[in-house]
Amino acid sequence: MSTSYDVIVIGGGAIGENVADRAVQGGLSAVIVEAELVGGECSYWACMPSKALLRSGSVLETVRTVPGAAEAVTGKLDVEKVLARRNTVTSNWKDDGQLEWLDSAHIDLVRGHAVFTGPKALKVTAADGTVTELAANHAIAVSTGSLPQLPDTPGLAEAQPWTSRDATSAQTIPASLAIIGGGVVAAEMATAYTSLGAQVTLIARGKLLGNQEPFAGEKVAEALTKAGADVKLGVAVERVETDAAAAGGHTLLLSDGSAVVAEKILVATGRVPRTSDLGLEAIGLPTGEYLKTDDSLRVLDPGGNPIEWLYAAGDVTGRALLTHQGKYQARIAGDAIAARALGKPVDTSPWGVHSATADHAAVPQVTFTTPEVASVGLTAAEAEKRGIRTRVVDYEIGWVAGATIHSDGYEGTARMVVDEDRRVLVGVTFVGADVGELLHSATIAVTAEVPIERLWHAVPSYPTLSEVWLRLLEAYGRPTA
Ligand SMILES: Cc1cc2nc3c(=O)[nH]c(=O)nc-3n(C[C@H](O)[C@H](O)[C@H](O)COP(=O)(O)OP(=O)(O)OC[C@H]3O[C@@H](n4cnc5c(N)ncnc54)[C@H](O)[C@@H]3O)c2cc1C
Ligand SMILES: NC(=O)c1ccc[n+]([C@@H]2O[C@H](COP(=O)([O-])OP(=O)(O)OC[C@H]3O[C@@H](n4cnc5c(N)ncnc54)[C@H](O)[C@@H]3O)[C@@H](O)[C@H]2O)c1
Repeated sequence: MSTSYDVIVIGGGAIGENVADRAVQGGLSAVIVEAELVGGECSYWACMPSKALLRSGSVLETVRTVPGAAEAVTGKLDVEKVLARRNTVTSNWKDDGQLEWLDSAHIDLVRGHAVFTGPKALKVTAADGTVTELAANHAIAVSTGSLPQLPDTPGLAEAQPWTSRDATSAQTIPASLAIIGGGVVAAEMATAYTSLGAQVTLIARGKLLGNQEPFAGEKVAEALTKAGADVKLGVAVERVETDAAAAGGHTLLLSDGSAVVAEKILVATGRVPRTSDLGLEAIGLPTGEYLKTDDSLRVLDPGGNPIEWLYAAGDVTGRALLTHQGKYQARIAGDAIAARALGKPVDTSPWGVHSATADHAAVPQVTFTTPEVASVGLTAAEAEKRGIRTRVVDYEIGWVAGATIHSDGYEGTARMVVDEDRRVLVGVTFVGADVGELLHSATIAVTAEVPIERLWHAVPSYPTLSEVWLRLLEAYGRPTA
């Protein structure tokens, strides 16, 4: 016999937790099914441990650029302490704290791996083999996340490379680390492991941080090189040879004819959706693909029509592989499920309460490299591709008074992309130390579509880094001048 709930959420990562929470707050009963740790990738193997690994190096870097403080800090990072703090941040890979939160939020938990057995029906198999049948009165939400993608490069699998899970949970730092990939994980882990004393070689077949404004990847590559990493761009790994007897460990043979020897290899070449082991065939959906959704997060059937009882949020949708954006989708999905279940109004118009419109126009992201990269909305190239008539305005953050105070020799760049027809910002990028905390100002400007004329009335405090806003507006030109 199956146990029924109004809503069943598959996957207890940050996103699944938020779907369930909103559904319960909307008046429904909810259960989460989780195969591993409640809290998911972000808490134990992604955002939190990676940022903990990066933070100490970033603080040290800043202190070194402030005379008076620099003289007080003369040693190197204490690697053991950095790793210990990271262990604390991940609660030593235990989810007791999350279980307390589930209790307080009135969300039930079934531990085990869920597969669909039919519409609104699941079978959950626990680690000890116990099977639980679950049925949903109203909806099932899929928040099963994503897995690392491994290229089929000859010899790579045999080298047993690290994925992001190993890199974020390592208890020792290898002498040398070859990182394959040029995205966010590669850039952040190259920064962290270089600061922790590994000899890092980053190998990217394209540019570094290729989805960002071009100056972002250039500045991060420059800083990584200055810190002692070897950054190889536009180069592919053709083959990996592992000779257990060799001192280095692995030899990576590259498309430019050169070779890299490293003790460990980290593969950071993107993600694939976690949908291959969900029994999706039982409900007529393809497996191994992202679950396409409408903007209220209902899953679309192969014909493109929404399935009324099936929702998805987070990485598994492929909409934006970021915790904060997944949680945004989760709030909307949970609210939409509750509203539809209780016959309440549902507003799916653009920017409506049940529409994840920001996924298309205003996704913020901070890459915690040195320097940080903070961006929201469209790059200049993306805006052009969408046919928007734009004007691009750049300003060196180092020229504002706040940067002079922040640190000596502050280097950074800000860019705003203006939609000239609507006279609003469609994209903003900041690169520089501590720009991550500046980003939300840009996110508000882009999401609220604040007209340029009104932005002049948003006065940045003197002398903060935010004064770059004023300089960007001055560079754009004051209309009455
Ligand atoms: C190294 C790294 C660093 C990152 N840093 C950041 C960052 O700084 N900021 C940011 O916003 N994003 C960051 N991300 C992205 C972020 O981690 C993801 O966007 C986020 O974890 C997605 O959450 P989710 O709930 O969709 O998936 P997950 O967190 O992966 O959760 C899915 C859960 O579902 C469970 N599950 C899967 N299948 C089943 C099943 N069949 N039955 C039961 N349970 C199942 C899994 O065990 C898992 O707990 C980073 C990613 C990586 C790899
Ligand atoms: N601070 C943050 O917000 C943060 C940090 C880490 C990860 N994340 C998220 O996690 C997700 C995964 O990050 P990621 O860095 O793994 O993916 P990514 O999509 O950012 O980058 C993947 C990189 O791998 C390269 N690549 C892909 N296939 C390849 C192949 N076969 N051979 C060689 N190179 C290949 C791509 O060209 C790209 O440079 C991202 O979408 C990101 O948003 C976010």
